[in-house]
Amino acid sequence: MSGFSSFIYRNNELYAESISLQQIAHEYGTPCYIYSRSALTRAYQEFDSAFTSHAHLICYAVKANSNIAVLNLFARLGSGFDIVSGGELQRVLKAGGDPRKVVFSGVGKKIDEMRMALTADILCFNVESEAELLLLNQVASEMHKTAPVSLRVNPDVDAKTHPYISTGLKENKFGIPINEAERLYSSAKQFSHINFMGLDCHIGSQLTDLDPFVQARKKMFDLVDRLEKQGLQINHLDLGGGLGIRYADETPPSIKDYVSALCASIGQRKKRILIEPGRSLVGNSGLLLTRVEYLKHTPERNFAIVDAAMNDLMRPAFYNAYHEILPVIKGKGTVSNYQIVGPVCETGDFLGHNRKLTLASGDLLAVMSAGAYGMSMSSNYNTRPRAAEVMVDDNNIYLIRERESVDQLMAAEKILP
Ligand SMILES: Cc1ncc(COP(=O)(O)O)c(C=O)c1O
Ligand SMILES: N[C@@H](CCCC[NH3+])C(=O)O
Repeated sequence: MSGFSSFIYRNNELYAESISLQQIAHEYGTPCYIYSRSALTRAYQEFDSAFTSHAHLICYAVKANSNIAVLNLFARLGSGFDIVSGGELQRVLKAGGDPRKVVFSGVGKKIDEMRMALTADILCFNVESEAELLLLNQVASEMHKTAPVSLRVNPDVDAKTHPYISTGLKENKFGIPINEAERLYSSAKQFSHINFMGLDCHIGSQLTDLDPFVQARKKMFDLVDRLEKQGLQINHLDLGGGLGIRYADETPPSIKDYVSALCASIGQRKKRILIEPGRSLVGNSGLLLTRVEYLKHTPERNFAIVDAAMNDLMRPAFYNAYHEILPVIKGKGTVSNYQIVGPVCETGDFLGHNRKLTLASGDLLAVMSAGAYGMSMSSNYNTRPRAAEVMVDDNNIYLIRERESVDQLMAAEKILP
């Protein structure tokens, strides 16, 4: 456990702030996502203060955890938002977020989503291709509006992370190659309904090394300089998200060092810096609470079959990602080597392999660092209703999303006449 965790053992029992996880399981059942308000707040404030006096906007990447209570909390702290769909925009608006602090990323924006974002008067579209720019110009023209745009540049930097979440290499689908971005920016006049206001990049997620961020930042600063030499004006520079967190023994840079590295050598470039952190704001502020249903011992393996599964937390199955798994009550018996698996009918349905634990059926386990890309990537596979979500705030527990019912899952489906 690290970072902003508010999850701590007291007398061998795991608590979320001052609330016992046993109590949460008793009141809300399992599986259940639990977030800590103070951990979320501290993470945001650490980013905010790391900028010192430099003009900046933190645009929380909604995809990491899109519960509207989480969005509302960040909105109240002054955060902006990085969205990738019309659905995420609707969430931000419902959560009370300020559309003037919203940037819209993503390679496949649809016309309806463009219209929705133009109507909401968002801060900026992060445009990822020439085709998208042409379409946005046309949509804005039809609406008699001007679309504010940053070109998302692909800086061709190796983020040294899992290949599925590396986005800044030239072979990735994201962004526009630097020289093409320069050409598009220089031909700004032909886009009568576009206001080119910024540049953007995002090189990947769960980066544990500063060097790729520094390489990308240098390439972006050089591009700003070249464009400004041509008399073009850049108001802001969006350097994306991607700062990693500690899941196991990673040693990601601190938020302070990361922000300093982004702002280093900014010199006379008086640009507002935008960032789009997701995981580093929410990852270690949440856990997934699950109960052991059965223990199964075979000659080869010990399985602990729990009531959370790959549909609740996809990261282990999808990326072979590691999440620490802690007993809610530290047991005193013999330690065994367990495969922690869910009830879903896939061999890939596991939450952790080879975990040394003392377990009995009925025990509660906490899957740690599950605040980011946990609930937001969950599914209903095997017709499993999504888990409940609660937020602890000191002595209080708030249910921020009820457990789904199977009736809700079936509600949109129709039988043929
Ligand atoms: C465009 C964009 N911005 C921000 C993020 C957030 O990244 P992270 O959660 O790694 O901070 C992502 C996801 O990688 C993204 O695709
Ligand atoms: N879903 C990924 C992060 C992807 C970031 C989105 N661009 C994860 O769970 O680690």
